[in-house]
Amino acid sequence: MVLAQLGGSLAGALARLSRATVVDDKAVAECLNEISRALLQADVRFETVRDVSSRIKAAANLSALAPGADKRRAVRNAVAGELCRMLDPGEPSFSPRKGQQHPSSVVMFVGLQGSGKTTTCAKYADHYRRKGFRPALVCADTFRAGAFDQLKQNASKAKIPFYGSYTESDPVKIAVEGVDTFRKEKCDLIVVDTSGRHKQEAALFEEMRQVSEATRPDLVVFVMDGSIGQAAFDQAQAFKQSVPVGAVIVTKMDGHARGGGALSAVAATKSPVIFIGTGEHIPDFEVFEVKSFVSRLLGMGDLPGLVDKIKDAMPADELKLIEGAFTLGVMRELFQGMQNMGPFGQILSMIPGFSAQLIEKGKEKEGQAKIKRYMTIMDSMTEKELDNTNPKLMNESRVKRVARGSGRPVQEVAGMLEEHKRIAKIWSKLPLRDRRLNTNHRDPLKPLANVIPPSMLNQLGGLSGLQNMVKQLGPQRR
Ligand SMILES: Nc1nc2c(ncn2[C@@H]2O[C@H](COP(=O)(O)OP(=O)(O)OP(=O)(O)O)[C@@H](O)[C@H]2O)c(=O)[nH]1
Repeated sequence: MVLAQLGGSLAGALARLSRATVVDDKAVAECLNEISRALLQADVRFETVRDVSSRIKAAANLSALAPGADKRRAVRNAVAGELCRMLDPGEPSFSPRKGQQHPSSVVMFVGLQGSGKTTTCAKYADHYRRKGFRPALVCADTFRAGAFDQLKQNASKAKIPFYGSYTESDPVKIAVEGVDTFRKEKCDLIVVDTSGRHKQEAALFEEMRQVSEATRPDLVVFVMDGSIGQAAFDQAQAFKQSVPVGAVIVTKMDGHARGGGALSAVAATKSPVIFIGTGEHIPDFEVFEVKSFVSRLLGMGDLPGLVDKIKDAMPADELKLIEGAFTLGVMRELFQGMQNMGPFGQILSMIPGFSAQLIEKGKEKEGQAKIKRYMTIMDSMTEKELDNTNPKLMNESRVKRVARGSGRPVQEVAGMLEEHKRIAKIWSKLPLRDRRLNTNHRDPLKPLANVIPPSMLNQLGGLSGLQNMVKQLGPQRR
């Protein structure tokens, strides 16, 4: 993602300032110019860049610093602080609530056609399913033929109940019926997908307004294609004027998106980015956490984020999962965890058996692509096949059916089954405690320390460094 380039440019500007022999107003002005250029190149709106730049200047006011204060640090903190401010409007968005003691949370998705809205609804619902919620999906997109089938397909893949109609053309009616149905079924989270249009037009906004008024959502999420650049500000503002947008999800951050548009959307809607989409598949979805993101962007490290990501990627019923037989379904869950952790998936790739053939050193990209293909294959398997412990079940005709269903060659399906057997064999020999990567463990960090590459563990300050880090997180620990 090109946003990483923005990070590189910003970190570069700060590093140059760090190396400067004297940090005076001139050096700071040069650094600020460089930062402004980088933001503009990343498609952030000129007005936003101008405001950010003058606030950094004020915050890093050298003449106001106490004698002997670390000027480089002051500038760096001012830049980090401003970027956080830019991405974090201060108001956290509504978080769905789990459990029958709360009313069902209703979250409505809006966005232009092709922004990735329908795919994102499924990703969002699946994210909460993995956290132990009972989510459901409602397709109130009656504009695009095929939207219901697409949602249905994604919902079935993620095993999430869905509601929609091939014949009903009134989106408000479908939305209300769907929400009522799932409220009665006591689902914790009801996600409503609405219609998109190719461009912002009155009919779209009127329909959105009506669906919103009829379903009274707890949260309206604006889904935006990360590659739209400068247009993001106006688009986000137009949506915000019609419905009470409370959060933003930026999709297609795996492509050539410059990402600056996301910053503009936050400015336009005064709502935080809560997730980013990083691919076409359901697991290609990352929680967006501003502080971690900014510190990573500026090369300041992201230690708390690392631990959170590891915790976040763990399925809710992980203990049972890892203690039981190593079925294809378990392997799929672990692959999903690796995908959710993005670059940190490399850590999970250190799980015994995973590293050697699957993700070779220096060939991480190919390894990730292979895992994605394997997941596509497993998406075409039945539940029985995924949960099966009898190696003979996957006979020739099943292999052929899965190959057809997933559009992958038969040899690749056979190769994946071989790979699964290989890892299952290693797992069966491991003592139980080494198979856990879990907070229920006596010391959850010990096994984690075992799977983190030694060089990274050193950087974190060894096991005690890791323990300190988690202690700092304290109450966040599950
Ligand atoms: N590369 C990539 N593709 C994505 C991402 N999210 C969605 N897509 C793809 O973008 C295309 C459009 O996504 P949809 O979910 O159909 O878009 P939509 O906004 O719901 O469109 P309408 O229902 O017509 O309003 C599909 O091909 C998706 O697979 C992402 O994060 N990365």
